[in-house]
Amino acid sequence: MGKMEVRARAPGKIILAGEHAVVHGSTAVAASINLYTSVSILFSHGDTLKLELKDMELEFSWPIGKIKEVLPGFDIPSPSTPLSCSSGTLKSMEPLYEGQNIPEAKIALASGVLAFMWLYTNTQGYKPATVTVTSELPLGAGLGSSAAFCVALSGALLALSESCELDYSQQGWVALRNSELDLVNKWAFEGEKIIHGRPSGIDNTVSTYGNMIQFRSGEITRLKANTPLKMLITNTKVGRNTKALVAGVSERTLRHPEAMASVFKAVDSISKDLSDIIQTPALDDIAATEKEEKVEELMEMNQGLLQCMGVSHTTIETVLHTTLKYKLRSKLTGAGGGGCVLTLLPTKLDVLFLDPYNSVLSSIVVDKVVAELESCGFQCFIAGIGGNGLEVCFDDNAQN
Ligand SMILES: Nc1ncnc2c1ncn2[C@@H]1O[C@H](COP(=O)(O)OP(=O)(O)OP(=O)(O)O)[C@@H](O)[C@H]1O
Ligand SMILES: C[C@@](O)(CCO)CC(=O)[O-]
Ligand SMILES: [Mg+2]
Repeated sequence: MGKMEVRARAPGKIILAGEHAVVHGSTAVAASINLYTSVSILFSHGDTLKLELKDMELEFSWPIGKIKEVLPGFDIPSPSTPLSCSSGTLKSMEPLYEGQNIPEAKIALASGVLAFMWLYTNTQGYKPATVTVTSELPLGAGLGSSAAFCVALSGALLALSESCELDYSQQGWVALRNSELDLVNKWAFEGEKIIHGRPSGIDNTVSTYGNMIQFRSGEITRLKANTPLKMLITNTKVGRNTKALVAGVSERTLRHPEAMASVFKAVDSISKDLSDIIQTPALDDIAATEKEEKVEELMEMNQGLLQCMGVSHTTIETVLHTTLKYKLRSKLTGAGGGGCVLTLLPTKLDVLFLDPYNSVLSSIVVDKVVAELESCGFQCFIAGIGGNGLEVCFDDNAQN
C-alpha cells in the first residue's frame, strides 16, 4: 500500500568559493545552511492538481484534463528515469500558467511552476493532489532557493513513488538512503535546468546531501570540515535572477575566451586551496588564526574575480567597503548581481551564538558592522553552516 501524504524539507546553501566558474568546469566549495524549503503532498480524490505557494499567498489549480492535454504521455510515470524537459515541451507548457494570473512582480515564479509541473507529471502522472510549499529562504537572493525547492519537491514526489522503499512508520524527520538521494538529486537537477538554464548542479547537490562539498564538473567530494566557519550573511535585497547572470557570464566568455579561461583557472585554484584549508585541523590558536586569515584572503581574491566576470553590483560593493572598515572580508555568494554577501567572522572576534535562528552577537565589532549594514537597508543574519540535507517526514503530527 502506498502512502497518501508526505512532507520533505531541503536546505539552502552558501557558496564559499567558485560560483559561476563552476558552470565552466572549475572547482567550487559549498555548504548547506539551516534555512529550509518544505513541500508537502497530499493525494486527493478530486480531479484537480493544486499548488499552494504559502509565503507568496499564491494558489494554482489545474484540472487534470488540462494537464493531460498540455503534457500527454505520462499515464504510466517513470520516476526512476530522470528526463530532461526539451525547450519545445517547455514552450507547450506555457498555457498552464497563462490562465493563473501570476502578478507581474512575481513573474519569475513562472519557471518554478513549470519545474513543478515537469517533476510532478514525470513521477506521479496525473494523480490529483494538493502540493503545499513554504520556505524560510529569500527567493532569488543567492541562497539556493531554486535548488531547495527542486530538491524538497523531488524528495516528496519520490518518497510517494514506488521507486522508494521507505519505512512509513518512522517518526519525525528521516533521511533517505544514498541511492534514493542520488535519484532525487538527478530529478532536482532537471528542475534546476528549467529555472536556471545552465546550472552546474552544485546547488541541488549540496541541498540534497547537506554538509559541505567540493564540486567539479558533476564530480562530488564530501568534505570533512575541520574548521568551524562563522559567516555573517547580508541580503542586499536587490532582486536578480540566476538564469540571466549565468547567461551574461557565458556571453562575456564568448567575447574574451582566453582572459575568461584564466579567470576560471584562478578560481579553480582558489577553491582547491580553500577546500584544503578547511579540511586541515588547526593544532593551536595561532594555527587557527592563520587559517582564518588565509580563508579571508581567498574570499577577497574570489570576489575580485567575480567582479571580472561582471556579476558584482553597487550594493555588493557597499557591503565590501563597509565590512572592510572593520577589517572584515566579504564576497558575494550564489549568482551575485545583488542578493547575498558573506562576511567571515573570525573567532578572535569572540562571537557568541545563543540561538541559531535569532543569533545574538556579543561582539562589539559585529554589532557595529551589522548596524551600519542595516542602516543601508540591508538585512543581516547568521545561519548555521553544514547541517543535514534532504529529509522526509510521514508523521502527520510532527509540525517542524
Ligand atoms: N518556494 C518556492 N516556490 C516556488 N518557486 C520557487 C521557490 N523558491 C524558488 N523558486 C523558483 O526559483 C526562482 C529563484 O531562483 P534563482 O536561481 O534565480 O535564485 P536562488 O536560487 O534563490 O539563488 P542562487 O541560484 O543564486 O543560489 C524563483 O523565481 C522561482 O521560480
Ligand atoms: C552561479 C552558479 O554558479 C551558482 C548559483 O548558486 C550557478 C550554478 O552553478 O548553477
Ligand atoms: Mg538558484
